[in-house]
Amino acid sequence: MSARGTVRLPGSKSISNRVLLLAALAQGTTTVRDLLHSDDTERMLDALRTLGVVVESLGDNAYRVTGCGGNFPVKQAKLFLGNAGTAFRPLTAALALSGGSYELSGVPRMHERPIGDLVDALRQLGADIRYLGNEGFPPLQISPAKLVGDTVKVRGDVSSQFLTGLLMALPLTGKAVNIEVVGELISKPYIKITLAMMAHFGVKVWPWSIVEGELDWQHCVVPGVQRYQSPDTIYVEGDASSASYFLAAGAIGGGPVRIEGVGRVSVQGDVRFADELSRMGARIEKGENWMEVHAPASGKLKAIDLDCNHIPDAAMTLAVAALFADGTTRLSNIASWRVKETDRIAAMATELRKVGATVEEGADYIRITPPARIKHAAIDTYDDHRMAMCFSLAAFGGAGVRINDPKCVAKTFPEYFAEFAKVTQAVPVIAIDGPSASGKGTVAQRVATALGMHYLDSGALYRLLGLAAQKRGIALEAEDKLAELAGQVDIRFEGEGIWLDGVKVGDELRTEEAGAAASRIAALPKVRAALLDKQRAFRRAPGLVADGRDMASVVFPDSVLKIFLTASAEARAERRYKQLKEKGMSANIAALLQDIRARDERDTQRSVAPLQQAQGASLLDTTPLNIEQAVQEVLSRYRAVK
Ligand SMILES: O=C(O)C1=C[C@@H](OP(=O)(O)O)[C@@H](O)[C@H](O)C1
Ligand SMILES: C=C(OP(=O)(O)O)C(=O)O
Repeated sequence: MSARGTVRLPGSKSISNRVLLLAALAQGTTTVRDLLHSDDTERMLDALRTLGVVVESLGDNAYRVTGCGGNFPVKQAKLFLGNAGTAFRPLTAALALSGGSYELSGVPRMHERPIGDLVDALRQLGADIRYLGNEGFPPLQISPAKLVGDTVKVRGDVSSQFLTGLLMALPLTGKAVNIEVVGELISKPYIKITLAMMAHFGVKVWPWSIVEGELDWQHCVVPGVQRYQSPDTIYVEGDASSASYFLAAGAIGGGPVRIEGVGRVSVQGDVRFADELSRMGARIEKGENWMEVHAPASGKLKAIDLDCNHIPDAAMTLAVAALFADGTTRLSNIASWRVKETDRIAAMATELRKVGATVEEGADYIRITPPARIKHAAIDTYDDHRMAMCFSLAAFGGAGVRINDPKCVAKTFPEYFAEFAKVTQAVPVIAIDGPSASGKGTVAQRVATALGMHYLDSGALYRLLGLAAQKRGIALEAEDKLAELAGQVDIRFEGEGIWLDGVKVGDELRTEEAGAAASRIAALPKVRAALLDKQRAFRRAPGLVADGRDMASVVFPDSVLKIFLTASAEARAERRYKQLKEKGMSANIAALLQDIRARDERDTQRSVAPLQQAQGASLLDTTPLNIEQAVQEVLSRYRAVK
């Protein structure tokens, strides 16, 4: 599979839910444009409407929200907030300070996601919050309370959403409140999104909203005199976390892939994902509102060792991109993965192992060593949208991937798979079949070089298997054993070299003996079937030129160009004769011609995959052509179908 195309991103989840809540808390009417449509934003919209806030849809992802100036009209309600952290945490804080009685619940997993640090902070201000299930976790009962105090300590090392919730809600108290962050604050860029959105609605947090560059992240004050004011109209940026899947697709699948909706100028920390991907070798260009990615010039990503605390969501995409890297990738400082939609470190490790990776997991890190070849697997998604989106990338391995329960992407990106399908294409294959000594190997190799594509010499696979069988003492008629062997051997082509089970193979592959062994085992149906997957695994971006006998008919029936390359028996005998003479060997043209005719007869008459011009294949008779002319003819036929 390859990737190429343009994606218009849906709106940012983090910005959408913040803007909706701030617009509801503000004075005045706000028009929100490019809002994200997804489960998480639906939960926020439902909650606000239940609380009596007037929210009108204007069509085309635009909404008009009539603010209630911090005083929700409905004073008693039950709210179901699904698994939306960006709805649950900020609404808990806002409702705890708004003088009503509210019950907040979510899906079972939400009831396993911590909220104790936020509840502890709000209680310091006098908030009345009770746990309805387990201590420290939703569901919650919030009751009216008299607010006291002007200082709050909040832990910042489990989720930044507690601090975000607190910051957004504090202007409701009408008093200046000091915040002290306890423990190392994680996911800091999300606090920057919070500060930026609050500033749009007229509230500045001192000194964080004022100081440029690095902040201390330990103390701040939310001044008492400020009230949220509608900015009139606000535009939601495209989601930078959602962009990560497409950027990675371009980096793995060739590219160029362009994403529109977020770029160099963004409040979202996840735009940094693009920088980390370029450290892996991807070539990235950015504009104000777009990014475009190409695969590394070498075709392969580089492994990295990265502290991912600043990009907790997009880091999951790096974990799957690591399957395509040249070594072991380590992603660290990601303990928060364990308390999100699922235990993401455990889930990622389990599913990466299914596709063949070697994975080590620790309390707060994951180490991924890619397999030689990515295996087909059925991926479980644990009701985690990001697991589903990340693992779609495993399809670039060529063996296919099954994503169980793909609809879970609705949490933040309901149209994900449709968009993914639009920018991914099957890797083009040029199939060149033909009789022996027709020159198809040389032509195929040169066409591959001219187009920068990969090359598969399928005949070499049969010769290698024959060699492996002889080395292991397996008889050339033991069909079942040979088929089993075909599944086990590790065959690698790199440049001109060929490796069998990690050992470089030399001239022994080109001997008469290896040729004869290949021809015998190639007639066994189970062996041909067992080698199918191995041959198909060569189909990698940006394309493949494959030569053999059944490339167009059996192995790559969807090839974009199918050539049946042949020459008269006389011409082939003459070419072979010249070749042998050049090598200083003695040769007899009549005997060569007889050999070629006998081989043609055997090849066309055999019952399994007989040599014939496949349906849809075009004939290229090279009798009157030299190699260069034959290559040019294939290239011009390719240009015509491309
Ligand atoms: O504030 C936000 O919008 C978010 C903060 C992050 O959570 P943590 O702060 O829990 O890491 C992130 O993972 C989440 O998807 C969105
Ligand atoms: C952690 C995530 O979501 P939430 O906003 O529910 O925390 C996420 O989207 O990856």
